[in-house]
Amino acid sequence: MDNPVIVAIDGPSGTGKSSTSKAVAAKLGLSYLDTGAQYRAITWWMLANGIDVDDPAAVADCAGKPSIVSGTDPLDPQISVDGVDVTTPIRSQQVTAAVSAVSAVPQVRARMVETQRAAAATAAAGIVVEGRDIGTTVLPDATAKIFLTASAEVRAARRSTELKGAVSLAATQEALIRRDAADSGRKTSPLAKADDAIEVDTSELTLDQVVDRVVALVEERRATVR
Ligand SMILES: Nc1ncnc2c1ncn2[C@@H]1O[C@H](COP(=O)(O)OP(=O)(O)OP(=O)(O)O)[C@@H](O)[C@H]1O
Ligand SMILES: Nc1ccn([C@@H]2O[C@H](COP(=O)(O)O)[C@@H](O)[C@H]2O)c(=O)n1
Repeated sequence: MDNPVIVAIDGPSGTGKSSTSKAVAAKLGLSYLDTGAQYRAITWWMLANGIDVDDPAAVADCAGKPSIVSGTDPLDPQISVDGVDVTTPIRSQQVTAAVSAVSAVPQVRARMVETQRAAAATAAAGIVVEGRDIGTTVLPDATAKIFLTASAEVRAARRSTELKGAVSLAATQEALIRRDAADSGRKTSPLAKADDAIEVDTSELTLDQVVDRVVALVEERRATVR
């Protein structure tokens, strides 16, 4: 039997990580883990419990409290906190604005990285894991590492379409840039491209083209390590 294939997909906000990762996992018959959803879930819990997310000590103190369960089905990715399905609420503007502060706290990251490695270790056929530090920190021995990029203008336009114009294009772009700066600038496992990751600029590609390219890269890497 083939070894499980581990695919790490990282990149800044709105580059297409989730859309690409789900489609690649479905095509290759792999599990899927959205690590951003896990950081959003713990942030949702902090906000729901009145924790000051700008106080790293307060966040660190309760980092171990919520029980977070992540689904790994690429066709129906779900996430719950203490038994509550938070798949939709973790996408709120309030959570998006607070998540970088929570995810910068080392105690939060230590806990998440442990569950992420456990998910990868138990995925029978293999898994696609998407995030910011998967190739550099969580799964440095992944079979294939992809780093997705796209211009800030393209990313903001895509996000704006998704939000159906509820927020202005300029405000959307500013928020993306601010979140990327916070995620890249933190001390503990910042957003970064692993030295051995392959960069794919998605600015001029359709989602299908990105998926085909990533599937081809994974198959190539799989053939060399078989
Ligand atoms: N190649 C593409 N062409 C056009 N639209 C795309 C492409 N890839 C993704 N999108 C769209 O861009 C938006 C952002 O994509 P997605 O949520 O997959 O990005 P992400 O990197 O996971 O974002 P985040 O880090 O903020 O969670 C979605 O509306 C998605 O449908
Ligand atoms: N490996 C990761 C993944 C995510 N984060 C943090 O979570 C935020 C939300 O991620 P999305 O992919 O859902 O947008 C992101 O801005 C990071 O702060 C992380 O730190 N590490």
